[in-house]
Amino acid sequence: MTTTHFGARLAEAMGRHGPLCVGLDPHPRLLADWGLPDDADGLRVFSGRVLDAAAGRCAAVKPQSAFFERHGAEGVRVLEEVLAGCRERGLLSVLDVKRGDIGSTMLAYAEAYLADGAPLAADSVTLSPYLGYGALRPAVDLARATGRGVWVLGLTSNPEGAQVQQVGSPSVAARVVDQVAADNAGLAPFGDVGLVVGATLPATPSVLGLDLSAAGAPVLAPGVGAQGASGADVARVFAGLTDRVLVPVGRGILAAGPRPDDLVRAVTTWSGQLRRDLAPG
Ligand SMILES: O=C(O)c1cc(=O)[nH]c(=O)n1[C@@H]1O[C@H](COP(=O)(O)O)[C@@H](O)[C@H]1O
Repeated sequence: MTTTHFGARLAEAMGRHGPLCVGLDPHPRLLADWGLPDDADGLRVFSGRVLDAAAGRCAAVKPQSAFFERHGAEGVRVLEEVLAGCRERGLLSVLDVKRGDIGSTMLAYAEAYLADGAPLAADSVTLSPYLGYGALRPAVDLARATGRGVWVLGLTSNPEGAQVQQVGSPSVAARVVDQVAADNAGLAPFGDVGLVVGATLPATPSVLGLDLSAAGAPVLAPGVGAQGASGADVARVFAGLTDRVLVPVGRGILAAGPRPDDLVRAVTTWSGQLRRDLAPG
């Protein structure tokens, strides 16, 4: 068990390394571009190079579970190695699995990703609240008990998200944000329950009815790079909150491979750019 809560560990890592989180999404197309086979061995080489380029140069790495699961047990074994590799390199892990289920099943998911000693234990995990935020309780509680964190989907970066998330007044997403705020109360500089809010939003979260400033939550802001958003968009969408925004960049960095030097350059360039774009004032 870690004694320091996740929000504090994240704030420390972002203070040291800036807002970049490298997205580890081994798309089959990228494996081919890197001259690697679309199998577990290819995943292993790809992931090792990405972790080596990220180590010491960014706060966190976000492995996307789907690209490992598509290779079955051998792919999941590589994902376990990736999570161990993050720990060895001092990188915080954001395991992107977007889980969300009825409470009793949610406990099993929580134990899979957030329990000490679990083969797939990560520092944090993405969750979907769209079976009801309360159903996530076992994961929120276990994360807190073990010094880990969760990232709850608020407004996602895909255009279809609004069909569910922005319905009602207050919207479904605004209600999720209010419940996240209650769970983060009293934790500084921010809590263990983060929010996922896309950098591709057409307007600021407050214009869309979300009070992020009161949520006490770190924000994961996907959509930068391949999905079209820039660091300047992150600064515009999250004006006044940029101190708590973690920015995942996947294909925007991974396309620079396969040469290690080129990957390091892409990580360094994105890191510097995001630091400048998100600097206060
Ligand atoms: O939870 C996420 O990470 C996520 C939420 C969201 O709203 N949009 C989104 O793109 N993502 C994930 O972020 C990553 C984006 O990858 P790139 O577009 O290559 O940077 C993918 O792994 C997506 O599954």
